[in-house]
Amino acid sequence: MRIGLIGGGNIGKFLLQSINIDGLLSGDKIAGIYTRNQQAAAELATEFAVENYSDIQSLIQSNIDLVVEAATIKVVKDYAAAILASGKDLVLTSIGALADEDFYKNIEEICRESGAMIHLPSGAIGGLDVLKAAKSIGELESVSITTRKPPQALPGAPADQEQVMFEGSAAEAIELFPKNINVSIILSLAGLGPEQTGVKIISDPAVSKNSHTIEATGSFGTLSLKVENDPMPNNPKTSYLAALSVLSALKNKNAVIKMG
Ligand SMILES: NC(=O)C1=CN([C@@H]2O[C@H](COP(=O)(O)OP(=O)(O)OC[C@H]3O[C@@H](n4cnc5c(N)ncnc54)[C@H](OP(=O)(O)O)[C@@H]3O)[C@@H](O)[C@H]2O)C=CC1
Ligand SMILES: O=C([O-])CC(=O)C(=O)O
Repeated sequence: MRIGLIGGGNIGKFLLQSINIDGLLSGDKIAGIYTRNQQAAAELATEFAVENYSDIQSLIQSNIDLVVEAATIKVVKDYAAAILASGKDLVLTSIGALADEDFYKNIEEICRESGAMIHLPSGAIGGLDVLKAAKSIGELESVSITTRKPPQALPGAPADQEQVMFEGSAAEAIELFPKNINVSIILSLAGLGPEQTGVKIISDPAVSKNSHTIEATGSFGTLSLKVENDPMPNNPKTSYLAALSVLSALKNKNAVIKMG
C-alpha cells in the first residue's frame, strides 16, 4: 500500500517516523506528503525520503492508494470530496469535519459512486464499540464526554486556575474548539449524533495528561470509561493515543478478521 500524507505536524511526523523509518506497517510506506508550509514539506520530504507534492492535485494524481489526513477540519472540508472521487481511500484525524451532516452525506455519496472508503480511527478515546452495539436496536439513551486538559492545550484557558471552558453539545463544542474536541464527534457518530452528545471541557493546571471520561446509558446497561492520555512530546493539544490509533487503523485496514 502506498500512502499519501496531508499534514506534517505531530501526527504526520509520528507516522513518517513509525512507518517509513521504523517499518511498523511491514511493506506499506508513505510515498509522499502535502502540507501547507512548503519549507517544512521540503525538509520532511528529504528527511523521510518521500515525494513533496506541491499541491493537492499532485497528490490526487500520484500513484498512491490511500490518503491519511493529519491536518485540520478545513483541509477535510476542502479536499475530501476530490480525494474520494478519485477512488482513493481516506483516513481522517480531523473528524470534526463530519459534524456537518450535509458534508457527511455528500462524501458518503461520493464513496458509493467511486468505491472509495473513509476510515475513522478511534483517536484519543475508546468505547466506540460499546456505543455502536448498544444503539444497534436504537436503545442508547445518553452519551457524554468530559475532557480535562492542561491550560496550554486549550485556547484562552487561564494559567493558574481550574475552569470549565465549555458545557453543551458536541455540535457546539467542535465549532468553538475545532482543534481540541474531535473526540466528541467520533463519539457522536458512534452514538447519538452531535446535537445529542453532551460535552464538558475543563482546563486544569494541576494535570499534565489529556483525560477523557465517557458516560453512556441505555438498555445495554451503563458505560463509564476514562482514558488518561500522555500528550505528544511536541504538542500538548494532541494525545499520543490519537497518533497510535491512526497507525492501528492502517494496520487493520485490510484485515480479514475484524474486531469490534
Ligand atoms: N480524532 C482525534 O481524537 C484527534 C484529532 N486530532 C486532530 O488531528 C489533526 C492533526 O493533529 P496534529 O498533527 O497534532 O496537528 P498539528 O497542528 O501538529 O499539525 C497539523 C498539520 O497540518 C498542516 N496544515 C494546516 N492547514 C493546512 C492546509 N490548508 N493544507 C495542508 N496542510 C495544512 C499544518 O501545516 P502548518 O504548519 O503550515 O500550519 C501542520 O503540518 C488536527 O486537526 C487535530 O485537531 C488531534 C488529536 C486527537
Ligand atoms: O488529543 C486529544 O486528547 C483530543 C483532541 O485533541 C481532539 O479530540 O481534537
